[in-house]
Amino acid sequence: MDPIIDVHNLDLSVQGKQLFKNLTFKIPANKLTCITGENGVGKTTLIKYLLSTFNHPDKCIKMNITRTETQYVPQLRNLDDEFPLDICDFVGLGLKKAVFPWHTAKERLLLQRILTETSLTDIQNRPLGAASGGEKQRAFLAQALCAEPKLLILDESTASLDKDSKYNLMDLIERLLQTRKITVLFITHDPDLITHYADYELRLANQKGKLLGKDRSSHVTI
Ligand SMILES: Nc1ncnc2c1ncn2[C@@H]1O[C@H](COP(=O)(O)OP(=O)(O)OP(=O)(O)O)[C@@H](O)[C@H]1O
Repeated sequence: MDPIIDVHNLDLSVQGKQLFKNLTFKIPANKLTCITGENGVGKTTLIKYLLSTFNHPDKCIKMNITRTETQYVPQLRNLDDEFPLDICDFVGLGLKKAVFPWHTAKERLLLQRILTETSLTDIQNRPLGAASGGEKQRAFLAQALCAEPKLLILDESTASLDKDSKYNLMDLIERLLQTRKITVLFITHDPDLITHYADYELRLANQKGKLLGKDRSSHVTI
């Protein structure tokens, strides 16, 4: 199977600081790959650069996916307790609006399906600002799912969650991988989650990247 992302000999710098040199890796489709590496190694910058190539192609990068098929869920955003939208309306912001400014019956059905899938149905009328960290993170994920992505990129989505909420979110992501046949790229520092959930690990260090398989002991090529 073709990789969903193919990077070959990429050099990447920000503000004159070189982050990667001859970076080469492939991301397998329909799997969960964790992107790991020390603080400041360039994980988020790399992801942002990959996303920017939808508009400004780079010959070192082949994205076997389109921009509209890709959703990026950034790190937990600080939402005021007074944040005015309820969970259902917030999730619905992710729906692709074709013609009408209101939700059609088909869109409402899709929204309810996604709220069920992310276990938000019972609390859908609660203000998002009053939700717990885990509920907020599920709402961000649900909003991303409204676009029916094929590639989901999660940037430290579990970072500020307690153990139960972390595992609940990852169980949900694991289910999505199976039911929706999506590819997940997950930036994380959490060794337990990597061990439990990652099919592959892209380990970034010293301006290079190594794709490791399930046992993490060997460099794999796909
Ligand atoms: N716009 C910018 N201007 C200047 N330096 C930047 C900019 N964006 C990133 N950097 C620097 O590039 C390096 C990589 O940052 P990046 O956020 O990609 O690292 P990271 O691996 O995601 O880190 P963390 O695990 O802490 O989130 C850091 O030293 C950061 O300060």
